[in-house]
Amino acid sequence: MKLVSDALRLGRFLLSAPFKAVHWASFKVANDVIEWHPLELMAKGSKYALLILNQPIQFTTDTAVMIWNRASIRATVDGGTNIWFKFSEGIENDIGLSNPIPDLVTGDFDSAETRCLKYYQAHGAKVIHTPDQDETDFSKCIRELSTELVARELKVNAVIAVCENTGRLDHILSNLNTLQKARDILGSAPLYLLTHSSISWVLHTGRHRIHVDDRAMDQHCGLIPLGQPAYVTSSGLKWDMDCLKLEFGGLISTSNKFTDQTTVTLETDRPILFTMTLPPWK
Ligand SMILES: Nc1ncnc2c1ncn2[C@@H]1O[C@H](COP(=O)(O)OP(=O)(O)OP(=O)(O)O)[C@@H](O)[C@H]1O
Ligand SMILES: Cc1ncc(C[n+]2csc(CCO)c2C)c(N)n1
Repeated sequence: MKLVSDALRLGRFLLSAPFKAVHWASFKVANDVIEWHPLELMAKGSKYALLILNQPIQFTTDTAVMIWNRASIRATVDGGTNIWFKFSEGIENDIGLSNPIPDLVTGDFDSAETRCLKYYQAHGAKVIHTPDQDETDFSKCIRELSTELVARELKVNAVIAVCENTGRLDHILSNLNTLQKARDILGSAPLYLLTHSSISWVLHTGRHRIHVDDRAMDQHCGLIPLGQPAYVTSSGLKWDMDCLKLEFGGLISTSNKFTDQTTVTLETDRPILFTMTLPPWK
């Protein structure tokens, strides 16, 4: 009953209270709205950290180069080191990479090839062995990244992990777990999981406004409770929710859609995963 009354209260609040904007990359203070600009994340001038995880790169070469070049700091994660090495090997000068060497190379190195590790170490990458077998190399990498950002006094607006959601469901689910844990590790820089066709991140308890544009019209999206039910109220989606309980075993919001509205407002009483398909890269 308490959950229901909390949700109703939150829902009424969403509909009635004026939105007070805070910087999109910052995190909630009660009554504030977190602003998200998922289509602008890698725009020129945006400051983000990039992680390459262990899945084949499915972007076009031009898009992958653009994402790499615009990053303020880059890390490859265990087997992701081989992926990046092979992607860039021999063509780094032809495809316009500004610097093909990652800043950080992390992992337990059960997947990274020695020749890749040696090459990157010899060319200035910081190679950090993270042997702990109670956490994935992805989670451990964002801990190392966080330390490195502090050491460099570098502030980023986002951390973007490139990884296709294919192959191993345990890896895919643990990546979602890392998205949920990330705020405790990274503080104010949100962690996004980017595939060639989608982007996903966690909306923590509170109020959110997602800004898109015409390109998002009719793109699919999903709102998935993480670990516990969530009561969600939304506006701007094809299937809007009004204090609707989302839970596994009941209803989760998949195959939802953006409409012609370029702003989606959401309120949730528990963390949810927000995932959306991306319009074609230009
Ligand atoms: N099939 C996959 N689907 C989604 N993510 C993956 C997949 N394979 C690897 N990853 C991501 O890439 C990261 C690095 O992968 P890698 O296999 O090199 O590391 P790992 O953590 O040692 O995994 P494991 O020891 O279980 O194979 C993982 O931590 C995970 O986040
Ligand atoms: C209960 C429990 N289940 C699985 C693992 C194994 N594990 C989890 S993350 C990780 C690292 C992958 O590189 C490994 C081996 C564990 N430690 N504890």
